[in-house]
Amino acid sequence: MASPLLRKPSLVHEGDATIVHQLLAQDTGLEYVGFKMIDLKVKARYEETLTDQECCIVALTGRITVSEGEHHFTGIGTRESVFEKKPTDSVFVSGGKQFLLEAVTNATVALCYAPSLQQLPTRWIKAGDVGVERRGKYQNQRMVHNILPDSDPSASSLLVVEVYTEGGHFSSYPPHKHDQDRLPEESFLEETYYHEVEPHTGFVFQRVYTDNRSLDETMSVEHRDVVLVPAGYHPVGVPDGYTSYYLNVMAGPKRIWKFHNDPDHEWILARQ
Ligand SMILES: O=C[C@H](O)[C@@H](O)[C@H](O)CC(=O)O
Repeated sequence: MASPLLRKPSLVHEGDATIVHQLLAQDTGLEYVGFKMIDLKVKARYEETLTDQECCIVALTGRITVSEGEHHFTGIGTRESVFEKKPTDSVFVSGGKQFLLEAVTNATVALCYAPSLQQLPTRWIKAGDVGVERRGKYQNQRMVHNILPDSDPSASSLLVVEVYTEGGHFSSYPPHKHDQDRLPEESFLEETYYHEVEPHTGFVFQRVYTDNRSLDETMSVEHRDVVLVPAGYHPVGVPDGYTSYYLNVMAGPKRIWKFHNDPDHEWILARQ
């Protein structure tokens, strides 16, 4: 039986838009994080009115125009595939606002949601401003694009990051968790992983588990799957020959990313 944390694409056609994933509170049981993945054919339009959620609109592939109020961000997006491994453009929109997406080319758009705790300006997060970070060593090397990190005050609760992991490597590793609201040691952030694999026939392994193993799910994750991380450690392993991409959405009671490493595996970090 498939894990309840693993969500396969479920296509719903809404006009010229195809909703690949709609994972909101009623779909997931998560309290803070929401996620949608939308495929748009060229010239397709998609409109949404936010209520109490803020949203980071990520131009995952292709080019889109994002309009909100007097803002028109025309033809944003930098890549035809996430595996071009270059940062892309995003737009942050606070709760209570309406936005319109128009596809300039065929496009895939991620809508990343979290509670809107205060009204903040609509902002184009330009690809050139996205921080690129290389993490890890030995077989846990990965590249991180910090789209909306906790150091960026543009959002009130939302955190968004994308991660690339080559074959034979692990990421989100050594295993860490952020499921306790006990700063300064640890923050509580729910998380979603939207995965892509190249070649698309590939799969990666992800385990989500807690210290007491009350939650312990190990999944084979395929291209365009989503994994929900309500709690627990959540490492990802990538088989030889394949490249992993995932987009993370995180949110919780405080917009701080402070994780706690699994003490059984923290020795990994001490290697010279
Ligand atoms: O907690 C954040 C997520 O688990 C990933 O973004 C992870 O940090 C990526 C990584 O460090 O490999």
